[in-house]
Amino acid sequence: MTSEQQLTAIKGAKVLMVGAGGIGCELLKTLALSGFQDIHIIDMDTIEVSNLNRQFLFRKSHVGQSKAKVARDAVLRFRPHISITPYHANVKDPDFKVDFFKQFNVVLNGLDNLDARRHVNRLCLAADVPLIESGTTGFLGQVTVHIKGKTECYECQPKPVPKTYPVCTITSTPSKFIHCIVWAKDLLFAKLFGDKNQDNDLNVRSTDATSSSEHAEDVFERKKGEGIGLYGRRIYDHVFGYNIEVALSNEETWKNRNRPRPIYSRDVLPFKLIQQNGNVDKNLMADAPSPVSAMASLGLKSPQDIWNLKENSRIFFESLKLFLVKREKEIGNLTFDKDDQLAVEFVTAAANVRASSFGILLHSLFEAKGIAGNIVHAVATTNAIIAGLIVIEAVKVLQNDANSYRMTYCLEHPSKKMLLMPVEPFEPNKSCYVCSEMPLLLEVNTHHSKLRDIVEKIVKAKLGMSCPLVMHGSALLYEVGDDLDKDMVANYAANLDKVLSGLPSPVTGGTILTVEDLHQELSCNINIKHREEFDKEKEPNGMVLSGWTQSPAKEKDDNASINNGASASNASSHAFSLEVKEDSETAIVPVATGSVPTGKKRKMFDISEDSVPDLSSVPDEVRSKNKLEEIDDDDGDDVVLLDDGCSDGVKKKRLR
Ligand SMILES: Nc1ncnc2c1ncn2[C@@H]1O[C@H](COP(=O)(O)OP(=O)(O)OP(=O)(O)O)[C@@H](O)[C@H]1O
Ligand SMILES: [Zn+2]
Repeated sequence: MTSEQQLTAIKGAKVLMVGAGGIGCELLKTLALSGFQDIHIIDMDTIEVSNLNRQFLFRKSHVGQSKAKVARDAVLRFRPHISITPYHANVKDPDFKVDFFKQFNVVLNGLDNLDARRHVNRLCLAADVPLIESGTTGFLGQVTVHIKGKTECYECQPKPVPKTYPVCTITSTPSKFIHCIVWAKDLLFAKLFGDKNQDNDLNVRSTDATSSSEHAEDVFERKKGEGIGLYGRRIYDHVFGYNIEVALSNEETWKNRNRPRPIYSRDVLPFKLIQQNGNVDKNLMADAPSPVSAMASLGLKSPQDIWNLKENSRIFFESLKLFLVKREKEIGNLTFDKDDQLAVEFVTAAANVRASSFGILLHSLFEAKGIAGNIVHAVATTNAIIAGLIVIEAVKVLQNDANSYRMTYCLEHPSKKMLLMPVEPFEPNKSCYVCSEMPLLLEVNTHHSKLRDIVEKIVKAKLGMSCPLVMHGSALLYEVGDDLDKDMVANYAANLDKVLSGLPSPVTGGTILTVEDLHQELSCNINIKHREEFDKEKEPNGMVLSGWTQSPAKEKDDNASINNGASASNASSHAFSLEVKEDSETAIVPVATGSVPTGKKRKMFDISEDSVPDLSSVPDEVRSKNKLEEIDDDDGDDVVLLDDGCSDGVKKKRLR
């Protein structure tokens, strides 16, 4: 029941919702039904068919229209007298400056990506407006409250980085289906259909001393006049047969592993069958409607079926043929896309043939697509629960009821019949470069690295600044903006290509650089430390950024590389990463308030008796006792091992 006071606070409030997707639709409905009367919504997207199963304010007839506008219209139908202002725009647009944010009493995020979340966090800090942040991944979800100077900001805790795999696991010693998917998607698909000039480790194997990369490169080129059937067979025999034989020749590798089995096309499909495979005809196909599908062509209907080796091989040849015949023009420019049916068919088949060779369980196209596309299916109920919790926290914030603020986590497995875990918010992290102005430390070889490296790899990629300005003392080294004159633009462009020590105002060990983003009203200092040598494998950028990410527990923590934002840069170029899915509502781990890559399964355990039912009374214990365990299952799902990251040794003060 809403009290009189609460109703007054609700009625007088002006709120901004960012995101009108899965969480956003639920949130707008709940806000309207709770009595909110002045709601602004920003969403940059238009409605897609795939949104309709859970974004219930939208209908099929709305496909292609602005989410923000359609959501407004849908809610006005049952709450005609309230004011809803939609903006079909990117929240990062310069229109939404600090002054825009200042007009709101509270900002409510229903976003699906780190970049936008960080941007809103910074603007809320600059405008001193409370932010309620949220996320869901399948059955998991969380709502967190961020009040400037009182609680942690969204960026006080570093976010986990995507899981990466060593290159040799992918190229030589896969042991899980996910390894085969990464191989098929990032190596084979990229090699055959992607940019030919891109680095590709397909033939780089620690075990492979015998075949030169030139030899291997030639294999992927289609020879003049070579028939598609022959070409397909050559590729198949090379990657599933010859390459495996070469790998097998290194006995050391297989001492403690199961030896893979080379697979040659002749043993699976007679050449005649390869040539007759499918009903595709070059002339017919040229007029056929898109999208083309190898499954359709071969009469395989169910994406849930697990194909055998022969069926996978047929799909392999058929999808390769369809790419060459039907989508010839795209070859050289393709990157894997989970919504590209033919690409998914090719990757599923190639991954399954490889899995078969390595004795790994085969998977259906449906499962393979989920793994390759990093898909965790959204659960509408989770979004509804999270939206309800956002409104509960918003009402507390509007009443300034700081003692009652809770960060609430929606768990997958109830513990003691509890599905929701409330935790008191924490004080701001004193070493957070975003809200506590703590300087960062950058180790870099100032004679080798260029200003461009710092701008692109550190300021933009790591610090999330999109309109950066770099200063050394009062000397401006770089800035962007529409109002710059030609000379300045040329000057800054020239600076980008200079090594740090060769800049007009030389940057050397001991220099303090100031970097700013005027749109985000964020400024921070970076202490430069000159370092001669970097580990090419572990520090491929030739730079190491540290500062706010470091805490004693995290250094001890085996999983620091996952929780530690700084080490994201260290994700070696010689490792494959399963990208964080940025298009889900992304849940955050209860304990570290870091967004977790979707496609991850997490399991709660060891919630102690004294932490239930009132978990909020013992947040430190909760943080240390509730661990997220890696489930190293064989169904190919990628999993993150996440510990609390702030257990022993890290003192975090509860908000009082
Ligand atoms: N920078 C941004 N500015 C404005 N809106 C954004 C921005 N980034 C993301 N959004 C919006 O946040 C919403 C997130 O919703 P949701 O997670 O349900 O994603 P979706 O794109 O609707 O669904 P799916 O990814 O599953 O297809 C989307 O509607 C998206 O347009
Ligand atoms: Zn912070």
